Parts: sequence; structure tokens; C-alpha cells
Amino acid sequence: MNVKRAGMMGSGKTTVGKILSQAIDYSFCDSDTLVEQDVGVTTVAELFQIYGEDFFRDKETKALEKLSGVHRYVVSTGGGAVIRDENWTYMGKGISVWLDVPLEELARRIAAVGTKTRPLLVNEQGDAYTKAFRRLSALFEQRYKAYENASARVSLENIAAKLGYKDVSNITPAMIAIEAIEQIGHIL
Ligand SMILES: Nc1ncnc2c1ncn2[C@@H]1O[C@H](COP(=O)(O)OP(=O)(O)O)[C@@H](O)[C@H]1O
Ligand SMILES: O=C(O)C1=C[C@@H](OP(=O)(O)O)[C@@H](O)[C@H](O)C1
Repeated sequence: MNVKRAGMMGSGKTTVGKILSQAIDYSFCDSDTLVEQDVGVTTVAELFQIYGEDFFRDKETKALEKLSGVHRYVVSTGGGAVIRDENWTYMGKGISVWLDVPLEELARRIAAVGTKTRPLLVNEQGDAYTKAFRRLSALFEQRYKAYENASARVSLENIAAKLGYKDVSNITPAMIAIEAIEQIGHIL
């Protein structure tokens, strides 16, 4: 069995995925890292700059195909991986978990670390939060139906409601990993 984490950029696929993998004694892998190693670049941002998005998407599909054969892995996929139908052939093997985080929280997180590392955000105008929020809203509109294909959905709004929290920003990665285990633990 393996577990694929899907969700928008900044949703915590890597941060929560690492904690989840330790908790269930699985290995962890990030599909972006596999693409970077394959192409020989240090960041996806660099890859976008040199080769463009289409090249990246082809490499991403190849990485997902490779990762579909591994066992006892938590795999963090890139935020846009859900869009290509072919990718679901690979992501659909094992359990896929959509990490559903409100756009305002995603924009806050990305603004805090800067938009430079997120190549799809660099052409926007305005301050970091506005840039991130505007672009993420447009991407989410194109992608939300694809995220709904995932076999499980871990929603920060639902966790907040369950714990009586007013604000999703107080929900820690460990709390999110626990919610994921509650949802998928019985099928691991
Ligand atoms: N639950 C959380 N609360 C606050 N910040 C978080 C949380 N999860 C992730 N982050 C932060 O958000 C940013 C993006 O997280 P990351 O795991 O890289 O997302 P992704 O892999 O989905 O792009 C990082 O700076 C990370 O520290
Ligand atoms: O949303 C997207 O299309 C992308 C998300 C990024 O991954 P993260 O979701 O890990 O940031 C990375 O794959 C690339 O910049 C494209």
C-alpha cells in the first residue's frame, strides 16, 4: 500500500506527509524532488525558467509512474498533478488524500515564505499575499473537481469545527496527520 498526498501548493503535502510517514512507519518521497533529480536542477522554479511548464508536466507524469510501483511510501505530489487524467492511473494506485486548505490560509503561508519558489505565481502583480491569493483562486477553480477524485479528503475547516477552533491557522501539521490517520488508518 502507498499513500499519495494531493492538494494545492502550500497545503502542507510535504510538511504533513513527512509526519504522517513517520507515524505509520512508511518512507516519504516528494514527486517534485524526483523531477529535480531526474532533470539535474536544484529547484522546480529553475526547471520552469529553463524548460517551461509543459516539459515539467511530462517529467511529473514520469515521476508519478515511477512512484506508483513503490510500497509503504507516503508520496507528496505537486499541486497541479491532479489535472492530467493520465496521472490518476498512477495516483489512483494505493490511497490518495486531498489536503483541503482554505485559499486565504494558503496565500498567508506562501506570502510568509515568498512567492519566488512557486513558479506559477511569479508573473502576478501586487504584494505577496494578493499575488498568491489571486493566482491560487484561479488555479483552484480549474482544479477542485480533480481534487475531489481523491479517495479521502482531509479538510482543515472540518478539523477546526471538530476541535472548536475559530481559525484554521492554529491547526498544526501533527493534528492534520492525526486526522489523516483517522480517515485512512483502517485501509493501510
Ligand atoms: N499546518 C500548518 N500550519 C502552518 N503552516 C504550515 C502548516 N503546514 C504547512 N505549513 C507551512 O506552509 C508552507 C508550505 O508547506 P509545504 O508542506 O511545503 O506545502 P506543499 O508541499 O503542499 O506545497 C511551509 O512554509 C510550511 O512550513
Ligand atoms: O500547483 C502547481 O501546479 C505546482 C505546485 C508545485 O508543487 P507544490 O504543490 O509542492 O508546491 C510544483 O509542482 C510546481 O511549482 C507546480
